Parts: sequence; C-alpha cells; structure tokens
Amino acid sequence: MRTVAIITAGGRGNRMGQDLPKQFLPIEDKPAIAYTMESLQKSPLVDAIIVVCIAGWETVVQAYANQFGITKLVGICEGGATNHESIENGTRLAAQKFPPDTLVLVHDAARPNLPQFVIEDSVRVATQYGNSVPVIPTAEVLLESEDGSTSARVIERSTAKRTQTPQGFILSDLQQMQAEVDQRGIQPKAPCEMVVLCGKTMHLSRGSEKNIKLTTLEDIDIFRALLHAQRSPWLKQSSTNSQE
Ligand SMILES: C[C@](O)(CO)[C@H](O)COP(=O)(O)O
Repeated sequence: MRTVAIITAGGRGNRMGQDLPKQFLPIEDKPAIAYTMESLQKSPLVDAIIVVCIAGWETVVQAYANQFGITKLVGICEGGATNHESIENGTRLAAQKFPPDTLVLVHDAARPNLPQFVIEDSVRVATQYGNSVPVIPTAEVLLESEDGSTSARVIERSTAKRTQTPQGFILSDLQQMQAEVDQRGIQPKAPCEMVVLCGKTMHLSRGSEKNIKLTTLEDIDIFRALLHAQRSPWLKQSSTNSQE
C-alpha cells in the first residue's frame, strides 16, 4: 500500500498576528513549512507529499521544496475557505494520482516539529484499523466556559484527549465521508471530527507534546527552544517519553 501525506497550508493564521501566514514564517534558518515537509520527506513510510496552500503561494511552496530537497512532492493545490474544504481539495488531487486503497496522512503545515515515531504510529494504527489520530493526554484540569469568563462545569480529564496530526485514512473512506458531510451541510473542524460525525470510531495513535501546533507567537518561542534542545549534542534526546 502506498502512503501519501497531504500537508494543509491553506490557512492565514490570523491568531499569530503577522503579515506572513504562520506556515511561511522564517524560524531560525528556514520557513516553518520547510521543517514540516522535511519530517515527511525523511520518513521511509511516506511515498509522496501533496501540499494544499493559499492561492498564489504555489510557486513559493515549490521553490522551498526545491531548496530543501523535498523530492517526494508530487502536487500542490489551492486551499478552500475552510480547513475541511482544503483537505477535500488535497484529497481530490490524491485521488487523481493514487489508487483508492492508498493510505492518506493529513498533516497541518503548522506542525513543523513532527517526530518520526508519531508518523510511524499513525501509519501503524491506520493500517491496522482503517484510521488513526495521534493524541496526547491532558495535563491540566479542564473547565467548560460558555462566556469565556465564568465556568460551572468540569470536563473529565482522564478521558479527554488532545488531538494532533498526521491523521491517517484510506483514500476511498476519506472521499466517502467527505461526500456524506457535504451532503449533510456539515463542516468538521478536523478529519477526526468528520469520522465521529459519520458515526464511525476513530482509532488513537501516539502523539507528542513536541508535535507543537504554531498558533500564537508563544508557540514560535517553544518551537525555537525545541530546535535548540534537539540540536544540543550533549543532551540525550528521548523520542519515546511516556507523556508523549
Ligand atoms: C487538526 C488539528 O491539528 C487537530 O488538533 C486541529 O484541529 C487543527 O486546527 P486548526 O484550527 O485548523 O489549526
């Protein structure tokens, strides 16, 4: 079975408050999306990469791919108005190039620090069960708030999971579920939500605290710190921390 990664880089990243979209921000010596593409390029489990990006940025993505040796890039397409529509565009392109039983890994461009074991476990679980979503436990007590300033409800922490990407699916299943939610007029926030909305079970794989999603400027600081820690030759790196 072949595996294709769809990197979603179609968002504007308004919460970052920068002129450049967050996935294109230069961090240390390269743009965020270059780190993301490199992680998937490096994985022996990934055969091909498709990038879904903001209209007009296609040539920039191709230039970065050339610059950073992303030889697995097989296609770039335009994003949609929502994350769901962007994933649909990427899925359509994947379906033009690969057979229906292809394993698809949908990954956020804004997660540039993707550990190899997270890819491996996502592929393992999706191959075994038909889908996968990397998750991490919730360390904090969770309060639900309707108005943003008060709360009267605690969410059970032990069963709450924080979801990440890459989320794995069989290409034909992904297309079927997208058709179903479109027909029902629903816009899921993430593919794992779509699966649940379609009445199916999502299978959990191992995520990592290091698989950070760049959302605010604080996340850039954390990513920089992670890069420095990973580059420190005198520190032993753990890739399988039990908390991850
Ligand atoms: C897919 C995701 O990363 C799972 O945690 C998350 O839902 C993406 O959210 P975004 O608002 O589209 O960045």
